[in-house]
Amino acid sequence: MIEFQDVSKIYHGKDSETVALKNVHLTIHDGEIYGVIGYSGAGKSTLIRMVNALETPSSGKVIVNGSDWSTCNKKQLRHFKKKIGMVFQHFNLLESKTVFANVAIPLILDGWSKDAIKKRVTELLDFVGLTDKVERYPNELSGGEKQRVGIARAIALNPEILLCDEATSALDPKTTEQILALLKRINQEYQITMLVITHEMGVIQKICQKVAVMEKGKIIEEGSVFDVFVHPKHPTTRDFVRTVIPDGLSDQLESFKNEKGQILKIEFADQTVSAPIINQLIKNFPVTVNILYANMSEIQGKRVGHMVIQLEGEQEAVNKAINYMKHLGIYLEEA
Ligand SMILES: Nc1ncnc2c1ncn2[C@@H]1O[C@H](COP(=O)(O)OP(=O)(O)OP(=O)(O)O)[C@@H](O)[C@H]1O
Repeated sequence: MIEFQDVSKIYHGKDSETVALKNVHLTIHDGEIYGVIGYSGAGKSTLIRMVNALETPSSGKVIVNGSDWSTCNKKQLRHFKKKIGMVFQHFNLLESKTVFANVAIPLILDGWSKDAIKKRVTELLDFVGLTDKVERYPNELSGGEKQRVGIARAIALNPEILLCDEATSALDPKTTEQILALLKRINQEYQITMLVITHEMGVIQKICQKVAVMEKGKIIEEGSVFDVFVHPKHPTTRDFVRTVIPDGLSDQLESFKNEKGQILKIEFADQTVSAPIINQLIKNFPVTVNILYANMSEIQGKRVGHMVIQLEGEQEAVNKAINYMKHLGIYLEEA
C-alpha cells in the first residue's frame, strides 16, 4: 500500500518558490493500478518520485508498505528501493549496452550469480517478447521495443510496486496499446501495485481502476475510473474525460440551443444502457424525440452512452417524459 499523508512539496529557487504539491492525501491499495492525470506542471512527477525516495516531502509523510523511508538508514533504504521498479517516458537505457546487459543491470547490482542472471534475463525477455533481440543495442530498437526492455529491467527484481512515469507518451497509438496490455498483464500475473502518471485519459481508461486528477499541486478529484469518467465533477476532469468520451455538448451546444423544443443531454450507464428508452418515450407520451447526437463508450468493461435529444410536445407531456427518465435512473441535463 502507498499512502500520501498530507504531503506538500515546495521547491525553493533563488528568489522564488514553487509549490509543487499541496496537502496531498492519497491511498493506493495493494494490487491496484492507480492513475494520476494532470496537465504539465500539475505535480505528477514530484508525486511519483516521492514513492521511491527520489524526492523528499517538505511536509507530510509518504508511507510505502508500512514504512516511512525518510526514517530508514542506508541499508534499509537500499532494501526498500529494491521493491520498487520504475518505467520512464524516455526509457533511460544505456546505449552502449546490449538488451541483455540493460536488463541485467539491477541483478548485477543486487549481486546475483552469472548463471542466475542469464536465467532471469532470458525469462524476462521471453515475458516481454524480445527473445530475438537479446544481443541488439538500444539504437537498433523501435520505441516500443526500447520500452519493453525498460519494463523487463524494472521488474527484474520482482518488485512489489511499479511506477510508470508517462511510460507511453513517446509512443505511437498502436505501440501504446501493446505496452499498456503488457503493463496490465504484469499487474494481473504478478499482482504488482502500479502507480501510473500520464496526461492522456486514454491510458487511464485502458488500464487503471482508480484515478486522481491533479491541478496546481492539488488532487482535485479522485475515485474509481468508472465513477470519475461517468460523472466528472471538476471542469478540468470534464475536459480530460471529453478527450476520450465526447459528450456531444461541447462545440455544438450553442446550435442545439436554437432548436425548437426541449434539448436534453442524457447519459445511460449500468442497466439503463440496454433499455429501449427512446421507444418507451414515444410509446408512453405524446412527444416527438429527435436524436441530435449519440455515442457509446466502454469503461472498465461497462458501457456508457451519451445522447443529446430534442423533445417536442405540450409542456406537460415533455415534463412527464423527463420525470419518467429520471425515475428510470437516467442522468440528464437540460441544455
Ligand atoms: N527540481 C525542481 N526545482 C524547482 N521547481 C521544480 C522542480 N521540479 C519541478 N518543479 C516545479 O514543480 C511544479 C510541478 O512539476 P512536476 O514536474 O511535478 O509536474 P508534472 O505534472 O510532472 O509536469 P510534466 O507533465 O510537465 O512533467 C512545476 O511548476 C515545476 O516547474
